[in-house]
Amino acid sequence: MTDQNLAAASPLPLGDPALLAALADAALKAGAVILRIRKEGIGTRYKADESPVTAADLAAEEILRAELARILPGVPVIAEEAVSQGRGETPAETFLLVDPLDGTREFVGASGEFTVNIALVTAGTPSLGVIYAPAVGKLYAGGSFASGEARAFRAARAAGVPSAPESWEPIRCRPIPDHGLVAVASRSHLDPDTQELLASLDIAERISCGSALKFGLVAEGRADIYPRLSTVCEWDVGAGHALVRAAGGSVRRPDGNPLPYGRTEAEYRVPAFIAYGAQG
Ligand SMILES: Nc1ncnc2c1ncn2[C@@H]1O[C@H](COP(=O)(O)O)[C@@H](OP(=O)(O)O)[C@H]1O
Ligand SMILES: [Mg+2]
Repeated sequence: MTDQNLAAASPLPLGDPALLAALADAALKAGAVILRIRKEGIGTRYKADESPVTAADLAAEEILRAELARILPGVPVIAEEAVSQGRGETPAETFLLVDPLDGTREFVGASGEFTVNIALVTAGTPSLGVIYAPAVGKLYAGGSFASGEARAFRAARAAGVPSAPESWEPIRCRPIPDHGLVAVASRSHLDPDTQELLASLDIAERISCGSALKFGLVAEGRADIYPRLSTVCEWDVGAGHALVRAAGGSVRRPDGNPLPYGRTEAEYRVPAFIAYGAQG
């Protein structure tokens, strides 16, 4: 029996680091589908909230649903496109958050700053997260494991090619400096409140970036803070939250309280959050 068959026959325990690699492989497969559709030409339509959805979002979500059902059978999947079509599953103690194509605006434009995001949420907190940007070949993965260890990684990966975790490079947030912060913020959805907060901070450099790649910059110590004081959804944040936590940082509500997850009644909306590098 091959390793892949073995994994299919016996689902991995939730705290097993091999689960992170399996989720990364699912993201790499979805990334391959996204790049193929991008090459063929993008068919864009607009959802009720006027955000764009493409054939790539839908195809990537379909492949992720199949992969995740194989990797974690029976674990509910809360995925952006299913929820927007009223077909969302119900979150349980353990559930998955999936954004099949985060940064659709960047995808529809020329930028390669779009990602596949997968988060495993356990007991209300994102414990594993994978962010894969197929057009720029960047994979981020991180989480906390049953051993009590938390680890975060990055890797340069081609879409569709299975990932060897041995080749992943460990990453850490950098300690937030007292002066001259590096801040990262949305390229396409920068709101006035976030701009005001940024203006109030001692910032040496500001990076604009699309999608969950912003969390990768915090996790690898390239940025100290990623504030977002306008609404996003749990699938935009969960994977990055797990990654940044595993790298020694944090993601919280602006008042410092924990971010809640699995809020079906709020349609999974996250009104605001701030991601920080390593504090004190
Ligand atoms: N008003 C709003 N309500 C909910 N989510 C929003 C939003 N405005 C932006 N977003 C989310 O922010 C994501 C883009 O983030 P960024 O600006 O950092 O690239 C979008 O992801 P999708 O592209 O997956 O729809 C979208 O879900
Ligand atoms: Mg998104």
